[in-house]
Amino acid sequence: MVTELNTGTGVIVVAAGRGTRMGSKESKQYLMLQDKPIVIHTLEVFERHPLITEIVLVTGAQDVERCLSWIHEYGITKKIKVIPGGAERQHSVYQGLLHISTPWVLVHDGVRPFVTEQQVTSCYEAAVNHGASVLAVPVKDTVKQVDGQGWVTATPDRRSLWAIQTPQAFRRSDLIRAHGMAEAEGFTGTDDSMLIERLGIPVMVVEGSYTNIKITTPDDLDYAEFVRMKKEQKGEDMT
Ligand SMILES: Nc1ccn([C@@H]2O[C@H](COP(=O)(O)OP(=O)(O)OP(=O)(O)O)[C@@H](O)[C@H]2O)c(=O)n1
Ligand SMILES: C[C@](O)(CO)[C@H](O)COP(=O)(O)O
Repeated sequence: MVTELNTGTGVIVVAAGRGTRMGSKESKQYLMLQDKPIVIHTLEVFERHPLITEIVLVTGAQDVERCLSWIHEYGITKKIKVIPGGAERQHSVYQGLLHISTPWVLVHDGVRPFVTEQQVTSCYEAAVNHGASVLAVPVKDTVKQVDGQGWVTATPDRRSLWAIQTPQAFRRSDLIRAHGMAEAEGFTGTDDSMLIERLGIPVMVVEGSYTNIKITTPDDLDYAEFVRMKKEQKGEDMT
């Protein structure tokens, strides 16, 4: 149950990376997934989501214009801004924060097109009810800590390990403070929750799904095609 009236929620969709692990000439967020660029599939989830009132797409400076034309071409009509990102994902999020005005903010990877409407809602509600939230799935493999020479140094208890996804949802004021502190201290995290945790703010995990993949390496593209096909066969709304 949402304890606060939803006065509109904004989402920062980060898509300003170079996609080096994909090894493609085109940045992976712009690769076609069946009939449209991956980043458009992702934007469509938030275009359709009733809680989302504003979108900030953070992309490469050289890609702002073509993203704007895609937004028009594919009929994204919600309040949306397209802005250039930074050298690191964290910088891109921080840039996006400067253009969003809602009290609660979701941050989502532009290369996670399979997040569902229900997962977005659950993430938002958990943040409003608990202060901050991240979508995640329990780890299926055993995870080990390994030193620089390749020796196993620890095997954490798998029952406590979750693979963290996005969206991640926070109070805008908390996220601005967290990014400001990280920048002042020269700290770079791999997700926004790390920056929030550094403020001592508790973060609630919301269970997502294993299909909410981050398209990162070439094999992820094959899997993404498969996921899309299966959803279409089931007649599942892509949300
Ligand atoms: N400076 C950056 C780096 C990443 N991202 C975005 O953050 C998301 C997750 O990052 P990742 O999967 O690592 O994308 P890349 O950084 O592009 O990939 P790589 O590390 O392989 O270069 C992606 O949607 C990516 O576009 C971003 O907006 N700005
Ligand atoms: C934010 C994230 O998707 C959570 O798993 C992940 O940390 C992004 O990492 P990347 O190296 O920027 O893809």
